[in-house]
Amino acid sequence: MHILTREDAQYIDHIVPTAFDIPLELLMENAGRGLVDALWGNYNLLQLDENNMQGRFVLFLCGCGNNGADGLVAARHLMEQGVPVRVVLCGNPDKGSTLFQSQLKRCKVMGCSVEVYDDFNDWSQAVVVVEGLVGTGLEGVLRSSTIEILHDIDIMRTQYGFDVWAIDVPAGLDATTGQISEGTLACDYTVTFGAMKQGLLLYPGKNVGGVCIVAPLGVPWQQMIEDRYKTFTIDNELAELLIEYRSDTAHKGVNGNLLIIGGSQDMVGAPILAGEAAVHSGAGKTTLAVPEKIQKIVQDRIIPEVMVTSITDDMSDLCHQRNVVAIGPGLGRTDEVKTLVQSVLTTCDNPLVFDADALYAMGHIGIVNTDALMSGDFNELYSVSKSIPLCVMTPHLGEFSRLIDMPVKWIEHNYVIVARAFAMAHNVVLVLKGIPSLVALPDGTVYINTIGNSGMGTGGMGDVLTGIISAFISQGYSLQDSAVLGVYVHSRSADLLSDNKPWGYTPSDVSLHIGQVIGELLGERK
Ligand SMILES: NC(=O)C1=CN([C@@H]2O[C@H](COP(=O)(O)OP(=O)(O)OC[C@H]3O[C@@H](n4cnc5c(N)ncnc54)[C@H](O)[C@@H]3O)[C@@H](O)[C@H]2O)[C@@H](O)CC1
Ligand SMILES: [K+]
Repeated sequence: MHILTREDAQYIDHIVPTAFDIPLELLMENAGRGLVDALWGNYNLLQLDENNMQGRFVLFLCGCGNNGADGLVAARHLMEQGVPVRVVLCGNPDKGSTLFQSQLKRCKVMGCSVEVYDDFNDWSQAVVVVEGLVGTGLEGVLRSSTIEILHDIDIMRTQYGFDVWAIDVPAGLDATTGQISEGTLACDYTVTFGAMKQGLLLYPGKNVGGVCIVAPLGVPWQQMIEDRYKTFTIDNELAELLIEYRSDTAHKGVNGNLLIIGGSQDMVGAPILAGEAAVHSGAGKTTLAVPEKIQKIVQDRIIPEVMVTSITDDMSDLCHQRNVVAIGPGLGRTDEVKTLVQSVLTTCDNPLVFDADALYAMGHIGIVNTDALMSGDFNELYSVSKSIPLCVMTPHLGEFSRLIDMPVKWIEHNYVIVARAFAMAHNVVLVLKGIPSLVALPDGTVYINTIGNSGMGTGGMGDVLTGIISAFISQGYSLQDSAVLGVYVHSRSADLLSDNKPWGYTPSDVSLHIGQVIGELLGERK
């Protein structure tokens, strides 16, 4: 599913009327109608006319931009359908947008009750409150007058128990970054237009959107954003498209030969988890290379399907016999590891997956130009200081922070844009393991994971993900498809487990459910 940023939405707003001779008003009409449909989907609004609900109404709080104008359209349609509505204007209507002015006129002509916020004090009769104060047109942080209104809504909903619906995005949410301004209200529902807004999928924005419903705009906006950077959700629909049936004649020789290099005296479990996950994900042959000192322990503990060998000074022969090499889980942070990673980087020409300590060993590999971010010059945002061959890199935020030499907080605020810049500049597939995880591709496409749960916050989950992604590569999937499918399968498996046990399930449990997830994906297509 497509994801739109604030800039995309503003671009659509500007380009669709020009390119197709479709007035913005039509998009707005569809948006308002979509909001009405969503309300009907959740409430029997005609009950408002029955005796026991006498005097009750749907309350629209409208700002004076096009977000408020969407609310006016919805109010007009509901009125025509016999649903009692009241519109309360917040701000100076004389300074409203052109479309706001014309929608307001239409509402008034229909006899809709329109009043100003300072005169309104009838919260007890509101059954639903629809917030159209500000949407993608938010500038800077919320003004104090808007914060006060949002605060009033919050107090009143505690007292009277009505649901709060946001139009497009909750007021105060940055539709691109997911950052929220002081005073932003956590809504029960958000009806967003055209496609999911990126800010509703990123934290803390994800916490304030409530149930998000996408209302179509009814115009061909997808064609208009072909040349812009694309962002999609990782979800069941995408995973079903990517997964392939195995041919009936597939044997271990065609399902890949995978090498995982990892482990150290203090971290024996990490390579075991990665290796076992690879087997459960269908890799034909899986070999672990671990330090000689722990080879025996690993052999004794791992499932017999995984072969175990030892790391040597020259890994080139071991690597060359494989069709994918993953390096990093549990290797430790010694100088020998740096030498080992460097030698794999220079001698190994197989598809590579770099994880955990292998990423740490690389040190800083690029420089962020924060001034470019301020000036909006995306091309200057990130520059490479150390080249990496085409590969999959799977850092968590701490590891990514070291790679690009920026604090985690900064990364969280600029999450998608910096992941995109990194993948493009290094020409790698980046799996950034945050909440939510992202996959960024060399062509600038970014996928945002929409599934998974907090039970996944356990040591060893990342090792399992490395095993899954590597196993998909070994079976012939491209690096990018393996990364996207890997993230899906990993999270979905954890979601199956969390149905019975919200947390406390283990990375090994996740591995054991991979087959069930793959079965679901294949089964749904039959
Ligand atoms: N992009 C599109 O294609 C479409 C957009 N539509 C709607 O249009 C909206 C965007 O409309 P606009 O660009 O007019 O902008 P908005 O209406 O989202 O925001 C502008 C209004 O918010 C106020 N405002 C701005 N910053 C503020 C702040 N920091 N604190 C308090 N108030 C602030 C302004 O004074 C103005 O009244 C979308 O969110 C969506 O609801 C829909 O009509 C459908 C089509
Ligand atoms: K809003």
